[in-house]
Amino acid sequence: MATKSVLVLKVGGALLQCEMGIARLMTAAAEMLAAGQQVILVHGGGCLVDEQLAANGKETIKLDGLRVTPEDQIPIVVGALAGTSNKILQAAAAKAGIVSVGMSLGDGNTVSAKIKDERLGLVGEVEPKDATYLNFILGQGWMPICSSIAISSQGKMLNVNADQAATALAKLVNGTLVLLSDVSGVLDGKGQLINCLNKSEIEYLVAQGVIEKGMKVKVEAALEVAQWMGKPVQIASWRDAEQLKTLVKGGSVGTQIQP
Ligand SMILES: Nc1ncnc2c1ncn2[C@@H]1O[C@H](COP(=O)(O)OP(=O)(O)O)[C@@H](O)[C@H]1O
Ligand SMILES: CC(=O)N[C@@H](CCC(=O)OP(=O)(O)O)C(=O)O
Repeated sequence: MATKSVLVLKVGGALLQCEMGIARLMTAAAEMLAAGQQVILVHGGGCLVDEQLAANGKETIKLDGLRVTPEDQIPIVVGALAGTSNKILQAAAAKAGIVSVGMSLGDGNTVSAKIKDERLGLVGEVEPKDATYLNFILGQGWMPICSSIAISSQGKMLNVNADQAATALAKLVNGTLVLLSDVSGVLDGKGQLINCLNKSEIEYLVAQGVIEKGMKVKVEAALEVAQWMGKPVQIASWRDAEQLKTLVKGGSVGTQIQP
Protein backbone atom coordinates (compact mmCIF):
# COMPACT_ATOMS: atom_id res chain seq x y z
CA MET A 1 0.00 0.00 0.00
CA ALA A 2 1.40 3.36 -1.07
CA THR A 3 -0.26 5.29 1.74
CA LYS A 4 1.61 4.66 4.98
CA SER A 5 0.21 7.57 6.91
CA VAL A 6 -3.29 7.44 8.39
CA LEU A 7 -5.95 7.86 5.70
CA VAL A 8 -8.49 10.51 6.68
CA LEU A 9 -11.46 9.74 4.49
CA LYS A 10 -14.32 12.24 4.46
CA VAL A 11 -17.66 11.31 2.96
CA GLY A 12 -20.42 13.76 2.10
CA GLY A 13 -23.98 13.43 3.30
CA ALA A 14 -25.55 12.26 0.03
CA LEU A 15 -23.82 8.91 0.67
CA LEU A 16 -26.17 8.33 3.58
CA GLN A 17 -29.07 8.11 1.15
CA CYS A 18 -27.38 5.46 -0.98
CA GLU A 19 -27.29 2.01 0.61
CA MET A 20 -25.19 0.53 -2.19
CA GLY A 21 -22.71 3.43 -1.95
CA ILE A 22 -22.30 2.93 1.81
CA ALA A 23 -21.81 -0.83 1.38
CA ARG A 24 -19.17 -0.33 -1.35
CA LEU A 25 -17.34 2.25 0.72
CA MET A 26 -17.26 -0.03 3.76
CA THR A 27 -15.98 -2.93 1.64
CA ALA A 28 -13.17 -0.65 0.43
CA ALA A 29 -12.44 0.47 4.00
CA ALA A 30 -12.39 -3.16 5.22
CA GLU A 31 -9.86 -4.04 2.49
CA MET A 32 -7.63 -1.14 3.49
CA LEU A 33 -7.83 -2.04 7.19
CA ALA A 34 -7.01 -5.68 6.39
CA ALA A 35 -3.93 -4.47 4.52
CA GLY A 36 -2.80 -2.56 7.61
CA GLN A 37 -3.92 0.87 6.41
CA GLN A 38 -5.30 2.91 9.31
CA VAL A 39 -8.46 4.81 8.37
CA ILE A 40 -10.37 7.62 10.07
CA LEU A 41 -13.81 8.10 8.51
CA VAL A 42 -15.21 11.63 8.84
CA HIS A 43 -18.74 12.22 7.66
CA GLY A 44 -21.15 14.97 6.74
CA GLY A 45 -24.89 14.65 6.55
CA GLY A 46 -26.03 17.99 5.19
CA CYS A 47 -28.96 16.49 3.28
CA LEU A 48 -30.17 14.61 6.36
CA VAL A 49 -30.02 17.87 8.32
CA ASP A 50 -32.02 19.61 5.54
CA GLU A 51 -34.67 16.88 5.75
CA GLN A 52 -34.91 16.97 9.55
CA LEU A 53 -35.10 20.77 9.65
CA ALA A 54 -37.89 20.77 7.05
CA ALA A 55 -39.77 18.05 8.97
CA ASN A 56 -39.62 20.29 12.03
CA GLY A 57 -40.79 23.36 10.14
CA LYS A 58 -37.39 25.08 10.26
CA GLU A 59 -35.77 27.08 7.50
CA THR A 60 -32.39 26.24 5.94
CA ILE A 61 -30.11 29.19 5.23
CA LYS A 62 -26.55 28.83 3.94
CA LEU A 63 -23.89 31.50 3.63
CA ASP A 64 -21.03 30.67 1.27
CA GLY A 65 -21.71 26.93 1.66
CA LEU A 66 -22.02 27.01 5.48
CA ARG A 67 -25.30 26.44 7.31
CA VAL A 68 -26.48 29.30 9.48
CA THR A 69 -27.22 27.44 12.73
CA PRO A 70 -29.43 29.26 15.26
CA GLU A 71 -29.67 27.85 18.79
CA ASP A 72 -33.14 26.38 18.22
CA GLN A 73 -31.82 24.25 15.33
CA ILE A 74 -28.93 22.73 17.28
CA PRO A 75 -30.85 19.74 18.73
CA ILE A 76 -31.95 18.78 15.20
CA VAL A 77 -28.51 19.30 13.65
CA VAL A 78 -26.77 17.34 16.43
CA GLY A 79 -29.34 14.55 16.24
CA ALA A 80 -28.98 14.23 12.47
CA LEU A 81 -25.16 14.36 12.40
CA ALA A 82 -23.84 12.89 15.69
CA GLY A 83 -26.87 10.60 15.95
CA THR A 84 -28.53 9.21 12.84
CA SER A 85 -25.73 9.77 10.28
CA ASN A 86 -23.04 8.45 12.59
CA LYS A 87 -25.00 5.33 13.52
CA ILE A 88 -26.02 4.56 9.90
CA LEU A 89 -22.32 4.43 9.05
CA GLN A 90 -21.42 2.40 12.15
CA ALA A 91 -24.11 -0.12 11.29
CA ALA A 92 -22.76 -0.48 7.74
CA ALA A 93 -19.21 -0.77 9.08
CA ALA A 94 -20.30 -3.61 11.38
CA LYS A 95 -21.90 -5.39 8.41
CA ALA A 96 -18.58 -5.16 6.55
CA GLY A 97 -16.78 -6.71 9.53
CA ILE A 98 -15.20 -3.45 10.68
CA VAL A 99 -14.97 -2.63 14.38
CA SER A 100 -15.72 1.07 14.58
CA VAL A 101 -15.94 3.71 17.28
CA GLY A 102 -18.60 6.34 16.67
CA MET A 103 -17.38 9.71 17.87
CA SER A 104 -17.66 13.44 17.37
CA LEU A 105 -15.13 16.28 17.27
CA GLY A 106 -16.21 16.93 20.86
CA ASP A 107 -14.72 13.67 22.16
CA GLY A 108 -11.40 13.08 23.89
CA ASN A 109 -9.93 16.58 23.68
CA THR A 110 -9.38 15.91 19.96
CA VAL A 111 -9.88 19.50 18.76
CA SER A 112 -10.40 22.96 20.20
CA ALA A 113 -13.52 24.71 18.97
CA LYS A 114 -14.84 28.24 18.89
CA ILE A 115 -17.63 30.14 17.18
CA LYS A 116 -16.52 30.89 13.63
CA ASP A 117 -18.52 34.01 12.84
CA GLU A 118 -21.42 35.46 14.87
CA ARG A 119 -23.47 35.81 11.67
CA LEU A 120 -23.49 32.00 11.31
CA GLY A 121 -24.80 31.32 14.81
CA LEU A 122 -23.55 28.11 16.44
CA VAL A 123 -21.13 27.18 13.68
CA GLY A 124 -17.73 26.07 14.86
CA GLU A 125 -14.16 26.56 13.73
CA VAL A 126 -11.83 23.83 14.94
CA GLU A 127 -8.10 23.40 15.45
CA PRO A 128 -6.27 20.13 16.04
CA LYS A 129 -5.49 19.55 19.72
CA ASP A 130 -4.78 16.06 21.07
CA ALA A 131 -4.48 12.82 19.08
CA THR A 132 -4.40 10.49 22.10
CA TYR A 133 -7.97 9.27 21.72
CA LEU A 134 -7.76 8.77 17.95
CA ASN A 135 -4.41 7.02 18.24
CA PHE A 136 -5.80 4.70 20.88
CA ILE A 137 -8.69 3.69 18.62
CA LEU A 138 -6.41 3.27 15.58
CA GLY A 139 -3.95 1.28 17.68
CA GLN A 140 -6.63 -1.33 18.32
CA GLY A 141 -7.14 -1.78 14.57
CA TRP A 142 -10.54 -0.10 14.91
CA MET A 143 -11.96 2.60 12.65
CA PRO A 144 -13.06 5.91 14.19
CA ILE A 145 -16.21 7.27 12.53
CA CYS A 146 -16.35 10.94 13.39
CA SER A 147 -19.21 13.41 13.04
CA SER A 148 -18.60 17.13 12.73
CA ILE A 149 -20.25 18.20 15.98
CA ALA A 150 -17.82 20.01 18.26
CA ILE A 151 -18.11 21.39 21.79
CA SER A 152 -16.63 24.74 22.80
CA SER A 153 -14.88 25.42 26.10
CA GLN A 154 -17.97 27.48 26.98
CA GLY A 155 -19.99 24.28 26.71
CA LYS A 156 -21.78 25.10 23.46
CA MET A 157 -22.51 22.41 20.88
CA LEU A 158 -21.21 23.67 17.54
CA ASN A 159 -22.01 22.64 13.98
CA VAL A 160 -18.79 22.32 11.95
CA ASN A 161 -18.66 21.85 8.19
CA ALA A 162 -17.51 18.27 7.72
CA ASP A 163 -14.77 19.09 5.19
CA GLN A 164 -13.30 21.50 7.75
CA ALA A 165 -13.66 18.81 10.43
CA ALA A 166 -11.68 16.40 8.24
CA THR A 167 -9.05 19.09 7.69
CA ALA A 168 -8.44 19.44 11.43
CA LEU A 169 -8.19 15.66 11.93
CA ALA A 170 -5.86 15.22 8.95
CA LYS A 171 -3.55 17.88 10.40
CA LEU A 172 -3.77 16.31 13.87
CA VAL A 173 -2.57 12.88 12.74
CA ASN A 174 -0.44 14.17 9.87
CA GLY A 175 -2.59 11.99 7.64
CA THR A 176 -3.45 11.70 3.98
CA LEU A 177 -6.72 13.49 3.31
CA VAL A 178 -9.23 12.27 0.71
CA LEU A 179 -12.56 14.08 0.33
CA LEU A 180 -15.25 11.91 -1.25
CA SER A 181 -18.35 13.63 -2.60
CA ASP A 182 -21.23 12.78 -4.92
CA VAL A 183 -19.38 14.21 -7.94
CA SER A 184 -16.29 12.67 -9.58
CA GLY A 185 -14.15 15.61 -8.49
CA VAL A 186 -13.97 19.30 -9.32
CA LEU A 187 -15.74 19.94 -12.62
CA ASP A 188 -15.00 22.71 -15.12
CA GLY A 189 -17.62 25.00 -16.68
CA LYS A 190 -18.53 22.24 -19.15
CA GLY A 191 -18.96 19.58 -16.49
CA GLN A 192 -15.65 17.86 -17.30
CA LEU A 193 -13.45 16.49 -14.49
CA ILE A 194 -10.38 18.62 -13.76
CA ASN A 195 -7.47 16.29 -12.90
CA CYS A 196 -5.27 18.76 -11.12
CA LEU A 197 -5.67 22.21 -9.53
CA ASN A 198 -3.29 24.62 -7.82
CA LYS A 199 -3.98 27.72 -5.71
CA SER A 200 -4.14 30.25 -8.54
CA GLU A 201 -6.33 28.00 -10.72
CA ILE A 202 -8.69 27.54 -7.76
CA GLU A 203 -8.85 31.31 -7.18
CA TYR A 204 -9.65 31.87 -10.86
CA LEU A 205 -12.42 29.22 -10.96
CA VAL A 206 -13.94 30.52 -7.71
CA ALA A 207 -13.90 34.10 -9.08
CA GLN A 208 -15.57 32.85 -12.28
CA GLY A 209 -18.29 31.14 -10.19
CA VAL A 210 -17.36 27.71 -11.62
CA ILE A 211 -16.47 26.41 -8.16
CA GLU A 212 -19.16 27.44 -5.69
CA LYS A 213 -21.16 26.50 -2.58
CA GLY A 214 -20.15 23.20 -0.95
CA MET A 215 -17.39 22.62 -3.51
CA LYS A 216 -15.82 26.00 -2.71
CA VAL A 217 -15.64 25.05 0.98
CA LYS A 218 -14.24 21.63 0.02
CA VAL A 219 -11.56 22.92 -2.35
CA GLU A 220 -10.43 25.54 0.15
CA ALA A 221 -10.25 22.90 2.91
CA ALA A 222 -8.23 20.64 0.59
CA LEU A 223 -5.86 23.46 -0.37
CA GLU A 224 -5.29 24.36 3.29
CA VAL A 225 -4.23 20.79 4.10
CA ALA A 226 -2.19 20.39 0.89
CA GLN A 227 -0.22 23.52 1.75
CA TRP A 228 0.10 22.63 5.43
CA MET A 229 1.44 19.15 4.64
CA GLY A 230 3.27 19.97 1.42
CA LYS A 231 1.51 17.13 -0.39
CA PRO A 232 -1.58 16.86 -2.61
CA VAL A 233 -5.13 16.22 -1.39
CA GLN A 234 -7.64 14.28 -3.50
CA ILE A 235 -11.26 15.18 -4.12
CA ALA A 236 -13.10 12.20 -5.60
CA SER A 237 -16.41 10.35 -5.65
CA TRP A 238 -17.80 7.68 -3.34
CA ARG A 239 -20.23 6.85 -6.17
CA ASP A 240 -17.48 5.64 -8.48
CA ALA A 241 -16.49 2.02 -7.75
CA GLU A 242 -13.35 2.38 -9.90
CA GLN A 243 -12.19 5.42 -7.93
CA LEU A 244 -12.69 3.46 -4.70
CA LYS A 245 -10.62 0.56 -6.05
CA THR A 246 -7.82 2.93 -7.05
CA LEU A 247 -8.00 4.49 -3.61
CA VAL A 248 -7.66 1.06 -1.95
CA LYS A 249 -4.44 0.56 -3.95
CA GLY A 250 -3.17 3.94 -2.76
CA GLY A 251 -3.55 5.54 -6.20
CA SER A 252 -4.59 9.04 -7.21
CA VAL A 253 -8.29 9.61 -7.90
CA GLY A 254 -10.58 12.46 -8.97
CA THR A 255 -9.10 15.93 -8.71
CA GLN A 256 -5.70 16.42 -7.14
CA ILE A 257 -5.40 19.68 -5.19
CA GLN A 258 -1.74 20.66 -5.20
CA PRO A 259 0.12 22.56 -2.50
N1 LIG B 1 -17.03 23.15 -9.99
C1 LIG B 1 -17.74 22.24 -9.30
N2 LIG B 1 -17.48 20.92 -9.46
C2 LIG B 1 -18.19 19.98 -8.81
N3 LIG B 1 -19.19 20.27 -7.96
C3 LIG B 1 -19.50 21.56 -7.73
C4 LIG B 1 -18.78 22.61 -8.39
N4 LIG B 1 -19.31 23.78 -7.98
C5 LIG B 1 -20.29 23.51 -7.12
N5 LIG B 1 -20.44 22.18 -6.96
C6 LIG B 1 -21.44 21.54 -6.09
O1 LIG B 1 -20.78 21.12 -4.93
C7 LIG B 1 -21.37 19.88 -4.51
C8 LIG B 1 -20.40 19.16 -3.59
O2 LIG B 1 -20.35 19.87 -2.36
P1 LIG B 1 -21.23 19.37 -1.13
O3 LIG B 1 -22.67 19.31 -1.52
O4 LIG B 1 -20.88 20.16 0.06
O5 LIG B 1 -20.69 17.90 -1.04
P2 LIG B 1 -20.56 16.87 0.15
O6 LIG B 1 -21.90 16.84 0.84
O7 LIG B 1 -20.21 15.63 -0.57
O8 LIG B 1 -19.48 17.38 1.03
C9 LIG B 1 -21.67 19.17 -5.82
O9 LIG B 1 -22.67 18.18 -5.67
C10 LIG B 1 -22.11 20.33 -6.71
O10 LIG B 1 -23.49 20.52 -6.60
C1 LIG C 1 -21.63 24.56 9.29
C2 LIG C 1 -22.12 23.55 8.32
O1 LIG C 1 -22.40 23.91 7.18
N1 LIG C 1 -22.24 22.30 8.74
C3 LIG C 1 -22.69 21.22 7.92
C4 LIG C 1 -22.27 19.93 8.56
C5 LIG C 1 -22.58 18.72 7.74
C6 LIG C 1 -21.80 18.69 6.45
O2 LIG C 1 -20.81 19.37 6.24
O3 LIG C 1 -22.33 17.80 5.56
P1 LIG C 1 -21.86 17.53 4.07
O4 LIG C 1 -20.46 17.05 4.10
O5 LIG C 1 -22.81 16.50 3.63
O6 LIG C 1 -22.00 18.81 3.29
C7 LIG C 1 -24.23 21.26 7.77
O7 LIG C 1 -24.93 21.61 8.71
O8 LIG C 1 -24.70 20.88 6.69
